[in-house]
Amino acid sequence: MWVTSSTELARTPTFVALGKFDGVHRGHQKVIQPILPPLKRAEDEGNFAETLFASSQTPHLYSTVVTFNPHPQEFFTGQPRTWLTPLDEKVHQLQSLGVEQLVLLPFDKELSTLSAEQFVEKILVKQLQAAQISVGQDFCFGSNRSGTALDLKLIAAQYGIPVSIVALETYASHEPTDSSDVSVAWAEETRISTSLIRQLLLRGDLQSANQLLGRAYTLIGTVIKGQQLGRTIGFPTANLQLPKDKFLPCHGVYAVRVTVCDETPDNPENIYLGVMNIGHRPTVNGTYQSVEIHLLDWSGDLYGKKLIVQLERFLRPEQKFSSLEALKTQIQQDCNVARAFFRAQS
Ligand SMILES: Cc1cc2nc3c(=O)[nH]c(=O)nc-3n(C[C@H](O)[C@H](O)[C@H](O)COP(=O)(O)O)c2cc1C
Ligand SMILES: Nc1ncnc2c1ncn2[C@@H]1O[C@H](COP(=O)(O)OP(=O)(O)O)[C@@H](O)[C@H]1O
Repeated sequence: MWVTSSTELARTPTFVALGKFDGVHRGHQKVIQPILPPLKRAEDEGNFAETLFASSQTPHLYSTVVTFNPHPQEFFTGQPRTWLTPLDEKVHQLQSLGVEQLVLLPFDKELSTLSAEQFVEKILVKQLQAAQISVGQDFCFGSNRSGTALDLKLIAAQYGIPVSIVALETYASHEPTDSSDVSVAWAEETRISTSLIRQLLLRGDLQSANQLLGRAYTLIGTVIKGQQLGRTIGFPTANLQLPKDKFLPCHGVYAVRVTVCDETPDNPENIYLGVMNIGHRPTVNGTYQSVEIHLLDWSGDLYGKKLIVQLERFLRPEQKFSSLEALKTQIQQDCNVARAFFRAQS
């Protein structure tokens, strides 16, 4: 996928999906779907005749996600914050959907003061040569967020550009289980949103969060050295360094699926099952938060490797054990529970 912060370097003409897309959740995927290359859509739908037609399409229209960097909220508050999908991961998720290009509009004073009309004319028409645009129903743009999705449709129509306004994706939830704030927001038909997914991840409801995402919540990081204690208790753990702006779910133990990205050309990547702990490791008086993964039935060297970790099941909260022996017994138990979970899935 081609990623650029300069509209001058963008490949044109384009099919554009506009938005912030933090999480690239099911609602975002629905907005992105109409701009995917016709070839990709025809293949997904198994339409052979359409596939042949699409592959002969000229000129090529680049399926392009246009978003803002920094996030407008960060620009206005000056406060850095965490994201479900920091930039590298957003690139990874968009690429796996089949998006060909990501344009990161530098959100600065100049961009923030463009009117809705100026934004369409300058960015979408002149620079990106948009032939079609897709946005969610709640999309706002232009200075003071004054332009709505309908305004975009009316302005773009003056240039002959069709705009798809995609209805907000909802999720039919299970019954509330308690009276916490989240359950109150958790009505029968809930709008899928980044903030709801964050709340679910914080309370350990990974199952619901994953349903809203349309895939498993993912961490992408590099393996660094820890205290080298894991190997002494029989459970070596790969300590993951994550982007500083990555949103972390609640502390505790998870069953995970891990892709080890390997530079060796004949062994591009391998997928393993594992258990992961996020927390301060109170049993060994840990002083900082760590994210560490033990791969089941595996041994080898992971230092320096990039791991893509998919969180499949929340197993239990982190605890302080009275001895390393008690912790070891519990980790063995966690491995058994994770194995049973993955067996039941296959
Ligand atoms: C599946 C799993 C569960 C864990 N659960 C806990 C826990 O409940 N409490 C805790 O203090 N540490 C827990 N840990 C972290 C261990 O304390 C840690 O792996 C050990 O101290 C080794 O750390 P090192 O990789 O820095 O050498 C867990 C680790 C794993 C892999
Ligand atoms: N099954 C496994 N799961 C995770 N890491 C493993 C495994 N087997 C070997 N390793 C290696 O051991 C390292 C972890 O050992 P550990 O003693 O916990 O040291 P550290 O504290 O540096 O993480 C990993 O980074 C990896 O290179």
